[in-house]
Amino acid sequence: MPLLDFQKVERRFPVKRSFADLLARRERVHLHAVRGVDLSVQPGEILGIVGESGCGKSTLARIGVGLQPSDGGRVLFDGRPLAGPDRAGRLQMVFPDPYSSLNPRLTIGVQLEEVVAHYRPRMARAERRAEVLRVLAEVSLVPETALKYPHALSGGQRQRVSIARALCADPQVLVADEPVSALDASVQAQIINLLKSLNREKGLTIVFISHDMNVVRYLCDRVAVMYLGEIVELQESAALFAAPRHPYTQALIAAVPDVRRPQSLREPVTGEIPDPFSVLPGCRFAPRCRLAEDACRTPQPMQTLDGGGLVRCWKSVRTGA
Ligand SMILES: Nc1ncnc2c1ncn2[C@@H]1O[C@H](COP(=O)(O)OP(=O)(O)OP(=O)(O)O)[C@@H](O)[C@H]1O
Repeated sequence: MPLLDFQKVERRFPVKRSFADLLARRERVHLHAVRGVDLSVQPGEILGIVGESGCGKSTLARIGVGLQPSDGGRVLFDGRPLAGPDRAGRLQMVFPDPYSSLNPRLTIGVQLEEVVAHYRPRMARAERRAEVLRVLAEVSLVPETALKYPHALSGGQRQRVSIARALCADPQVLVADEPVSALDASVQAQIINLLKSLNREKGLTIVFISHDMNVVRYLCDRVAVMYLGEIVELQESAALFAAPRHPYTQALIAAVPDVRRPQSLREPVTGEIPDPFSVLPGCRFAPRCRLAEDACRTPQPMQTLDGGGLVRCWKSVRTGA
């Protein structure tokens, strides 16, 4: 059974009407940020969600931990519908900017102890503090970090602290939203390795949101590719990078510099990200797709690939394009 199961999840945001909308008497405008997403996260895996800015990754992540409601479909956690943030703390989120999610006026130790106390209220104070030191060690921070304030730490140390804070709730699933995008490359690698070791050693299930294909390739067991609110491809990571099937996935991979890649996969995605308000009857990537033809203007169901992967493109299934 999946640990976290998104079933036909929808999210629309009402958008303020502009003068032009008012003059044209257009009704309330909605931005359809997440469109009928089906996605299951298996216990113990690292699942990557990739896609360009604005495709709905963060919205899906927030819905997945109960920080935001969906307005269609549902999310099951361990087989039960999720309604709001999980009180037991089994679903935790790590944000892109650790500085903004830490309290500048409290020491790290006090902040972490608050989390332990919140989720495990019966634990005695001494035990709570020992737990904080144990979690700091788990994220490779020295015990003295407990006495420091956030401003006294480096960016990488702060991101370790925000991972530690999530771990203080003793979660089963960690949803990490672009956790390394604000860090230098060398520090990024350390945080990625930390996430990998938490997964391998503790069996922590991780949903990793990113636009960086290299990081996703290194870290994730499976990868879901999102485009304008929809999942367009889902495969085991090795299969996805060896033989991406959706033209959008191919273009994303082509945008990563790699001289060993066959010529056919070196054409990066072109054109602007289309207007998320526009309503297209068929494939939403078609306006930017080099292979698009008339049949792509009709709704595209998800197709199952031989190896068990999924792709939302009739053409790539028929022709192996
Ligand atoms: N609270 C909100 N109100 C209105 N629109 C929103 C809101 N949150 C997100 N959106 C819109 O929904 C779409 C998806 O946003 P989301 O942040 O989920 O995308 P993303 O893929 O995570 O992008 P990024 O990588 O830039 O964070 C975007 O067009 C965004 O502008």
